[in-house]
Amino acid sequence: MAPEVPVDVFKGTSKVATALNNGYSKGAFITFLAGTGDYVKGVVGLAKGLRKVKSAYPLVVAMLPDVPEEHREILRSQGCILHEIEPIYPPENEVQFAMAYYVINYSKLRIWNFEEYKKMIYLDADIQVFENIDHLFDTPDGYFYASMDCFCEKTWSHTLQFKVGYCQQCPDRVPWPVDMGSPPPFYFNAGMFVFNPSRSTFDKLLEVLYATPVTSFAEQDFLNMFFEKVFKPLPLEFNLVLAMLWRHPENIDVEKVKVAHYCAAGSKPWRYTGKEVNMDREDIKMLVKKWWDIYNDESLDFKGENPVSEEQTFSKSSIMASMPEPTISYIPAPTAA
Ligand SMILES: O=c1ccn([C@@H]2O[C@H](COP(=O)(O)OP(=O)(O)O[C@H]3O[C@H](CO)[C@H](O)[C@H](O)[C@H]3O)[C@@H](O)[C@H]2O)c(=O)[nH]1
Ligand SMILES: O[C@H]1[C@H](O)[C@@H](O)[C@H](O)[C@@H](O)[C@H]1O
Repeated sequence: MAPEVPVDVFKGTSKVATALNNGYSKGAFITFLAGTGDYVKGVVGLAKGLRKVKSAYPLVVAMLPDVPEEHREILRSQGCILHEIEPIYPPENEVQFAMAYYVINYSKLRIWNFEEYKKMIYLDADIQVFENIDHLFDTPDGYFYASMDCFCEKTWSHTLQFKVGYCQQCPDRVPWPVDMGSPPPFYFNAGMFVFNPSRSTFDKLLEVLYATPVTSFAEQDFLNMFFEKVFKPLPLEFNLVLAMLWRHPENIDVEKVKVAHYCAAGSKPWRYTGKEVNMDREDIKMLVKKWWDIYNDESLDFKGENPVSEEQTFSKSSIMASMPEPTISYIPAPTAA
């Protein structure tokens, strides 16, 4: 049984537009940026996409100290609110159990510190919005909202689901074997989620992180475990994991997609060549083109005053302070990603 979904808040327009006149204290979108590479393009695309759909909320960028000044300047000029955060690493003796280029994503946990916002919608930099989703700020507080993932791609080959051939997107196609007990809990993709920032939740996250074995999908696995009891699934159109298009086309209408997540190998629009497997599909080409149309649209450039820079570095929590400085550095995402 899927957790109960408050369906009404997933439709229609936002009731809170007026609340925005009070400033940004109620809510904000937030993304994460690390490194000197090309993910900054994703953030620019996202900022312009949010403007195109006339979102009333700002885009905050939680960025690591290694984001170069010229990239910060581009983001400021696109109206983003920049916050510098310190990286979070899993314990050093555990780090090898996560996929190398996902390790840096543990740093995302710092976004729970942004208590100046009552509610936030996290979006990966490789996400684009095609419709206004401001009404998600109206969802009841205290839950973790995200869309369910798919287990059919090779990236999941380490999981029991993949080995059995079971996917939560089509639980009847290959049922979960009776002799293996209950099917695994629902699993969301952590590229898009709605949450309430809270320092006490952040402290708990770190405490549990350091007592939990590290697994392949890094913070995504961890967040699934941590928020299992308060997870409410969002309809898939709020986070189209691209593999859904060829794995479960019956579950998705690409025309109705509000949020696309370019997470399949070879699908990042700013690296797209069309050569990787599944990348020459018409629906993928259409989605990549839509991203570029937004990115190249000068009318969507930020025209206002640069937002007051709110950059700050969060001080280490007591747990982090007790951790040795990691000797590892993170591995940037491969260019084929
Ligand atoms: O060099 C990098 C790598 C990553 N990122 C940021 O981290 C996000 C996640 O990285 P990818 O987009 O490369 O990864 P996927 O979409 O394949 O990742 C999925 O699995 C990850 C597991 O760690 C995370 O949960 C992520 O949110 C989820 O969408 C990026 O969008 C971007 O916001 C950077 O800024 N620079
Ligand atoms: O949750 C995962 C993750 O986002 C991967 O990076 C992506 O390639 C997979 O398709 C998805 O299921």
